[in-house]
Amino acid sequence: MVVGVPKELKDQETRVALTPAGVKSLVDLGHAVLIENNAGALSAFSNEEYVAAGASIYEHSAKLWADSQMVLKVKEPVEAEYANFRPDLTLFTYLHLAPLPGLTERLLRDKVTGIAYETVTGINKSLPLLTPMSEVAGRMSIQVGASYLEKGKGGRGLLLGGVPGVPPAKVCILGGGIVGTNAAKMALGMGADVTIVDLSLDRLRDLDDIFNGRVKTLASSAYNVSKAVEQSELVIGAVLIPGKSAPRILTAAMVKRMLPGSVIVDVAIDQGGCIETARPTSHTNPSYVVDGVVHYCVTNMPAAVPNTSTLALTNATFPFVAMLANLGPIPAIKHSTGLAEGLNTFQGSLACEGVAQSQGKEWKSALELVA
Ligand SMILES: NC(=O)C1=CN([C@@H]2O[C@H](COP(=O)(O)OP(=O)(O)OC[C@H]3O[C@@H](n4cnc5c(N)ncnc54)[C@H](O)[C@@H]3O)[C@@H](O)[C@H]2O)C=CC1
Ligand SMILES: CC(=O)C(=O)O
Repeated sequence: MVVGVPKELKDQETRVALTPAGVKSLVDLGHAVLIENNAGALSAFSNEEYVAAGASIYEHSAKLWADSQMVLKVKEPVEAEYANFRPDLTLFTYLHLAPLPGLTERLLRDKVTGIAYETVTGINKSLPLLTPMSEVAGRMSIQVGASYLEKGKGGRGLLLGGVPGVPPAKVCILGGGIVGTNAAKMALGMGADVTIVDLSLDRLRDLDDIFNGRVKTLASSAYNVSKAVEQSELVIGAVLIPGKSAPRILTAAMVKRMLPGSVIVDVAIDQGGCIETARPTSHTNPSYVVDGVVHYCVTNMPAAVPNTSTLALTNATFPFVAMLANLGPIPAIKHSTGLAEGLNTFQGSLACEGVAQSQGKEWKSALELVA
């Protein structure tokens, strides 16, 4: 198969979908790999390393897309990339279609086989291609939040861990999955007072065990969320219902009652955000203020640390890339239930229930579509 890797176009998206190590493995398996000029440069991978691993460097993005049977990306295509869509193209990347009806329509219209990293499943319904970036973003959310709590960044002027004689800041984490757990680790490490809110009591039990009682756990309800965030200086949004737009469990009225200068980091913004006042921001303009509360809602947080993030992401994606290249997309989807869950669009039909429900559209299961 011919596999192409364009340079990312999203604002300050510095990651790349394949490393030189991945190129070498694909070439050893008999595939051809096309890399756009400097696609890996911001992740510290040079053209020379890709060429040494067996890739061909392409100067022009449009030609790379046209010559590739499967395109690997990191983030959802931006409008400038839509012209490259065509029916015999397989696109393997984060898609986040639930809050993006325009992109969904275009993938359906152009009959692209769109496989989304974020809905590929593993054992026990885990999300193996979302997990590494959730680990990065969860850890980052606390360092970002701590920085925005500083006075010079518009925050309340708090040190997360406090000092002897002055209490630490209160951190409330909405959603105790991968982002939430990693945020809690960092926040506890910095000495903060941490509360985690989740709908799943089993998850809260696990968190109580993992952190040995050092975090407070709270069952998710409008009442509990409202109470917890009113008393917190830093709120992390980390709620997910796979494939769907995130439920907005923190309302605008609740944000109004938060302390002036407190900070919200809505990591779930890539799925539309779990906080009513959140709107997508970029690394160029990451924050804004609503009712005195600083909001940071960057949709591609791991792009701030591209060397770590590219390695972590491609460690997880590569086995699926190899399966798609070796078997071809339809046999690979039939072979792997987890990959089948990743199929979002196929020959003009929607294949992801969560996206369909969020957009009020019809859908069919992947196995029905590829039968
Ligand atoms: N902005 C960015 O750059 C990045 C964003 N993300 C996003 O972060 C979000 C969270 O991802 P993960 O932690 O991996 O998901 P996860 O599935 O591991 O955790 C989500 C948690 O939300 C909980 N939940 C669901 N409904 C809830 C409700 N009503 N109230 C409270 N909790 C509820 C679930 O029980 C689960 O524990 C996703 O939208 C993901 O795409 C991930 C990485 C980077
Ligand atoms: C998961 C996601 O949104 C990201 O890594 O950018």
